[in-house]
Amino acid sequence: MTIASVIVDVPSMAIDHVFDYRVPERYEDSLEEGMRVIIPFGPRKVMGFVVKIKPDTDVVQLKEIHEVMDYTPVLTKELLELGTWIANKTLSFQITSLQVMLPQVLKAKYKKELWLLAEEIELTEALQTLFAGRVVVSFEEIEERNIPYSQIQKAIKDGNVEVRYIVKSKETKKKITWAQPIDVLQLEEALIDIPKQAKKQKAIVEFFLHNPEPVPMKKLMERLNTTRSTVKSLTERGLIEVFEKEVYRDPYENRDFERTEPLPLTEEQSEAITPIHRSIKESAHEVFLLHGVTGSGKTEVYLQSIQKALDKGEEAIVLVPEISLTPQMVQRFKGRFGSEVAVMHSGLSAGEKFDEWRKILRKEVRVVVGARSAIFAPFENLGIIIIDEEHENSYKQDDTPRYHARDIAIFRGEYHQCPVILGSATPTLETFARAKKGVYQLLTLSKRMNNQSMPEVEIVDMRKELHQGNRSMFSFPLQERIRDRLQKHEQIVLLLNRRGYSTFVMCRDCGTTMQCPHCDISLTYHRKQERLKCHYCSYEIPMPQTCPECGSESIRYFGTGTQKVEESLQQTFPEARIIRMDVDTTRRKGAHEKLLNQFREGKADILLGTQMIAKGLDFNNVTLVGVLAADSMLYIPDFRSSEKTFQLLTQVSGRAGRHELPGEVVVQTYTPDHYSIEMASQYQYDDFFQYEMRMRKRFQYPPYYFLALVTVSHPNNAYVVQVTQKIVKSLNHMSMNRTQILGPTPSPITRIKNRYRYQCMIKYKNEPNLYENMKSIIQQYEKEIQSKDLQISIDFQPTQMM
Ligand SMILES: Nc1ncnc2c1ncn2[C@@H]1O[C@H](COP(=O)(O)OP(=O)(O)OP(=O)(O)O)[C@@H](O)[C@H]1O
Ligand SMILES: [Zn+2]
Ligand SMILES: [Zn+2]
Repeated sequence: MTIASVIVDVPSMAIDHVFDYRVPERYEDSLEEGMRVIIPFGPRKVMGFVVKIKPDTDVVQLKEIHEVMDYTPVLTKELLELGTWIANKTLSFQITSLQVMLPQVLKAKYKKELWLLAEEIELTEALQTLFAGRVVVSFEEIEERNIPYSQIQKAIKDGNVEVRYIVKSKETKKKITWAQPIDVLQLEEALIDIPKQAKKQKAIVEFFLHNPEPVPMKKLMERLNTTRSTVKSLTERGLIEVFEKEVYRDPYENRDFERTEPLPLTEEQSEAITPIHRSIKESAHEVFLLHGVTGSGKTEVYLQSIQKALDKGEEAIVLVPEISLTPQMVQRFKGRFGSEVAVMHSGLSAGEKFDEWRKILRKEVRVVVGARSAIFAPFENLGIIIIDEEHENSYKQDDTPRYHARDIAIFRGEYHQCPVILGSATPTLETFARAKKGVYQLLTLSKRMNNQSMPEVEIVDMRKELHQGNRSMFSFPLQERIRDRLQKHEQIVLLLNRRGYSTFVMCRDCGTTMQCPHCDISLTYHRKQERLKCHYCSYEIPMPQTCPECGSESIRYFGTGTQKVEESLQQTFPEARIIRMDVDTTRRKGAHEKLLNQFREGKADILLGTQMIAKGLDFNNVTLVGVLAADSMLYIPDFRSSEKTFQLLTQVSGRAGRHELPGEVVVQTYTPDHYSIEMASQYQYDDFFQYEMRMRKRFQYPPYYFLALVTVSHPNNAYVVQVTQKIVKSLNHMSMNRTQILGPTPSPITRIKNRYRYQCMIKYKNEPNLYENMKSIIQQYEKEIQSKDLQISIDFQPTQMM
């Protein structure tokens, strides 16, 4: 007997384990682990993943697999193991963890069809009218016509019809028609036989005599200016055959990628690459942190490391943040490795993504460049994994399963015994701390290419501007420089550092902000109650009418939209051509890229935008970068706000003066003395790291402590509070004595889509039973989760504290 253990597509705690099924004889030879099947589950038929095939089972009442969906496994053995690992680490369902590794197309709902196997005459009358000369009908039609279930059941039993499931993917394959000669010798003979006046036929035969290779029909017709019927007359004579072949939609097919050659490395680069090459050569898993200032040539190090892996016959995964996955970035990899490269990002349609994924599965490419989910590329012979800009938040998935791509990379690196490279000019504290401890190997690029200096940063104190009577958003020093660049026809990047919401309170006279005395984060303004609250520990005070420091009445909450800034910018500089880039102007597919191209081509003087303009851009003519409100990220209610500010300022400064022209940066702030602003302006990463580590230690945050964030949500506010309170109570009961349970508190975003949200934060050093405990807590609420629309989410090592 052959038994398959299956993870079924029913996301529920009670069902989150394998179920055994008997493999029908007809599938015994073909079924493999990692394939998807359709199985009976209760009264329904559901999809499932085969995770194990074995000779026997303890299960007495075995059901049988109904249908096998795949011809080849969609998940490798490694990815099946990884699925279990993710489920355990993130406390999510196994099915969810397996699904997350597959392209969208494979997750879509499958459609059912009824196929006729016998003569129509064998069927009941109702079924005969249903088929009416066809061989296949959809189940929707069957439902519409109300054909009795028993009749279909009998027809199936008699073997006259069959149910088939179609996966959407089959529809998304794109096919094109090709033509090719059957026998070249025949062509030569034919050339003599073809009548003189059949010029077009002659032309085709001649063409194939010179190029006896298959060509796309379309190309052939265009080239020889013929029609389908001409080709048809040749196929009828048995000279040429026409066939269909699947093509991949290549999103970059109309672009030419200029081939690039490896650059001779600088001394620093070759010093950095030596241990990476060694690790590849020796097939030794090691994690490297490539800490290189902006413009230091990290990418060239990646490229030559990948080359090494390819030379060894192995494969490479490169992760870059979604937002930096520009054609410029793609060019760097396609330029070096050509058609060996698959690209995966959210700008592709589901079909395009599926095509790229299948290229990997079929081993038609050996390098994948992509955003977070590309970490699941089904390679089986990985030689290197690279995560560029490792500090980016987008590497953490903010929905279940809440995995971090870095952890997956390290899992896979260990599995394949290959190096993992984390690259950044501003690594996260966690990563840098590990590098300092020797857990990761630190590689440093301290200089820009050609020893160019980092652009000079001037900090402008906006309180002084106010006192000098400048009420506009642009300080005098910034205005002066903008005018200068406009005159010289050089370009300007302006960053309006604004998150989707900004709710902190600040005195515009003296720069004082209201902070929680216990948690070192900003208090959040709640307009309705006119109160300020801490989202970590539930400390709160009434909104002050005057500044507690200087008594000024200019204390208010902070934030301006990009559109308003654009208007005001245009008023101040009527002659300037401005491109605004924010969520509104980049919503449409391709808009992001289009705007950047316009700017690159010099069609605008000023690029004004949010965070999305800060990273990875490499423009020749940009000599001025302005940061309009450096403070707004500093005071988001998140213990990482200083770190994020430091990273953003460093990254955006790195956009200026990357080439011949020297660059300058102006940072506007109400708190010029804040350490993250000061140190970023001097490019003092090490000093910042040390200072920030002390703060983290004092307030007990990562990397000294681990965090877990529990968020409860439901349409009824009182119910949410009650559940969160109970959870806090149970946690307090269960946990070790150095663990702190903070909360319940309202989440920073208190309501999303009419659901109230409360949270509780767990700070822990050593809590070996935390996963088990959390699991049992959720189990207690399983009923409410299934039937009452309650949601409880747990985020281990959260990166967003929303
Ligand atoms: N060995 C080399 N010789 C000459 N030019 C090089 C070399 N290595 C890199 N470059 C060039 O230096 C420039 C900056 O390199 P790159 O963009 O890779 O820096 P980076 O470290 O990735 O910067 P960022 O963190 O800002 O993205 C690029 O134009 C690149 O082509
Ligand atoms: Zn004040
Ligand atoms: Zn607090």
